[in-house]
Amino acid sequence: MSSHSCRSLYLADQVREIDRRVIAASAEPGDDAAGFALMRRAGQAAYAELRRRWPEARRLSVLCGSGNNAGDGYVIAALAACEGLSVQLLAVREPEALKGEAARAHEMAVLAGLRAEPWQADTSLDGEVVVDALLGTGLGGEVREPYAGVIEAINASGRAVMAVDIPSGLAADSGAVLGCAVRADLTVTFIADKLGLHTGQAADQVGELAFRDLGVPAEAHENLTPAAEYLGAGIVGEALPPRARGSHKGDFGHVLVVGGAPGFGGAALLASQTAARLGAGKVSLATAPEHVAASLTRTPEVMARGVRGVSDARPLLDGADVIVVGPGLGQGAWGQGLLQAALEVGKPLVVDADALNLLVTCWPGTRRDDWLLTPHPGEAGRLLDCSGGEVQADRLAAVKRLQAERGGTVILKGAGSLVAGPSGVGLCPFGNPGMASGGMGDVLSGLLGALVAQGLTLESAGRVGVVLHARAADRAAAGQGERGLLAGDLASYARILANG
Ligand SMILES: NC(=O)C1=CN([C@@H]2O[C@H](COP(=O)(O)OP(=O)(O)OC[C@H]3O[C@@H](n4cnc5c(N)ncnc54)[C@H](O)[C@@H]3O)[C@@H](O)[C@H]2O)[C@@H](O)CC1
Ligand SMILES: [K+]
Repeated sequence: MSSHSCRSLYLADQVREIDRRVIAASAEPGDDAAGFALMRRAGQAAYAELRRRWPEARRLSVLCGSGNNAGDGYVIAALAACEGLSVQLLAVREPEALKGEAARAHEMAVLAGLRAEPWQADTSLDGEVVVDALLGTGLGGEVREPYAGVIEAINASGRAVMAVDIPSGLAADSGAVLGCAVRADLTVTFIADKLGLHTGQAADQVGELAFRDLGVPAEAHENLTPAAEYLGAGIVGEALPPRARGSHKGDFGHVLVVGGAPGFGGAALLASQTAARLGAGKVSLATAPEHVAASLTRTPEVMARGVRGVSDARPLLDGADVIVVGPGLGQGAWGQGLLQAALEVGKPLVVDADALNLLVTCWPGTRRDDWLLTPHPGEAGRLLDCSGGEVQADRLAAVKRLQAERGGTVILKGAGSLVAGPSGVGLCPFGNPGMASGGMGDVLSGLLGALVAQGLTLESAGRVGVVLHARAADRAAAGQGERGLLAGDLASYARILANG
C-alpha cells in the first residue's frame, strides 16, 4: 500500500530507540547538545501549533513534570515569554531535580525571565491555554500523586488544553487511561506517531492531533517494525478500481450469508443486503424458513432460501465463492450444524457473532489461513479466555495473540478498529460513537463478504472493509447526527465511497 494511504504507528520503546539513534548520529558520546537540539525542535513545533490553533491567546499556563516531557514544556514557556506572552509556569517537581536536556530547557526558561512556581493544590490555572507537559512516553503504571490531582485540576479548569506529545495519563502503547488522563483539545506529537494516540480510550483524550516528525531522517526508523499501519481513506480506491466495461456478474463473485436462526432474522438480512449493495455479483442467504419472505420483500436481489438443516444448505455452500457465517446464527444445534458444514466446505470464510462464540465452545483449537474473524472486545475476550476489559486494556496485544492462535485475519472491532493479518496490523482511524448500535457488525460482515467476492484477499478486505464501514458511518452521521444512526443507513454511503 502507498505511503500516501498509510502512516506508521510506533510503541514508546521504539520512539525512544529512534530518539537515541538521532542523538547518537549527531553528537559526541556524553554530549547532551544533540538531545537538547531535538527537544528545542519539539518545543518549537508545539509552540507553532499552539499559535496556529489559538492565535489570539495572550496568557498561557504551562505545567511541567519531571522528565523530558517537562523539558518540552520549558522550551514552550521560554518561546512564549520571548514573544511577549504572559506565562504562568508551574512545576509539579522542583526544576533543580531535572537532568540533561530537560535541565537545559529549564535554564532556557529562566533566561527568558521566567521562574517556575511549585504546583499547590489550590493553584488556579489562569492561562487562556493550558499546556500539559507533565507526563509523556515515560509514563509507567497508574498515575501517582501529585500528578493525578494536577490532571483532575486541568480537566476541571474549563480552559483550552494543548498536550505535549501525548495527553498525560494516556498510555502511549495501548491508549488506556491509566487512572486519569488529560482531556486535550490539541495534541502535538513528535518524531514518530504513537499507537496509543489512536486506539483504546484515545479518542476521548487527544482532541485534534498534529504530528511533527522534527525532520528525523528515515534511517532512524530502519529495522523497526511499526506496531501498526494507520489505514488511510485512500486504500478504498486503490483496492476497488473502476470496473471494466465488459464485466458480468460472474466476475464479482457469489457471497453466501449463513445465519438467522428461528427468531433472529434481522442480522442475516442486514448482512446479505449489504453484500449486495457493496458490489457482490450474486448474494444468497441461507436462513430459517420463517425469514425468507421478509428478505424477499426487502431485497429481492438476494436469493433467500429457507434451510431446516445442513442438507438443505449443501448446494448453497457448494455454489458460493465466500461464506459469511454467524449473523443471528444462534448457538443451538441448527447453527452449530451449519457452521460445521461451512468450515468443511473449504471456501474463504467471514466469521462473526454467534459463529465466534461457537468457535470457543466447539472448535477451541482450530486455526486456518482462509478465514477472517470479526470479534468485538467481548467476543475477543471469550476467544482468548479473558474479559472484554482486559482486551480493551491492550487491544494490540489481544488482536495479535488472536491472529497468532487462530490464523487468517482478525478484526478487533471498537473505536480504532485493528486488523491483524499476515503482513502486520492496520488501524482504522475513522468512525464515531453512532456506530455503538445493534446491527453494525452484521453490516460489516456483509461488506467484507462482498469485498472478498470481488477478489480482495481476506487481509485486504479486512483493511478496506473497516475503513469503508467507518467512513460510511462518518458520512451518515455528518448529515443527521451520531445519535440514532442505524446500521441499515450505512450501505448507501459505503456504496458511494466504494465507487470513488
Ligand atoms: N531527547 C529526547 O529524548 C526527546 C524527548 N522528548 C520528550 O520526552 C518525553 C519522554 O521523556 P521521559 O522519558 O523523560 O519521560 P516523561 O517526561 O514522559 O516522564 C518521566 C517522568 O514521569 C515520572 N512518572 C513515570 N510514571 C509515572 C506515574 N505513573 N505517575 C507519576 N509519575 C510518573 C517519572 O518519575 C519521570 O520523572 C516524550 O514524551 C517527549 O515529550 C522530546 O523532547 C523529543 C526529544
Ligand atoms: K503530556
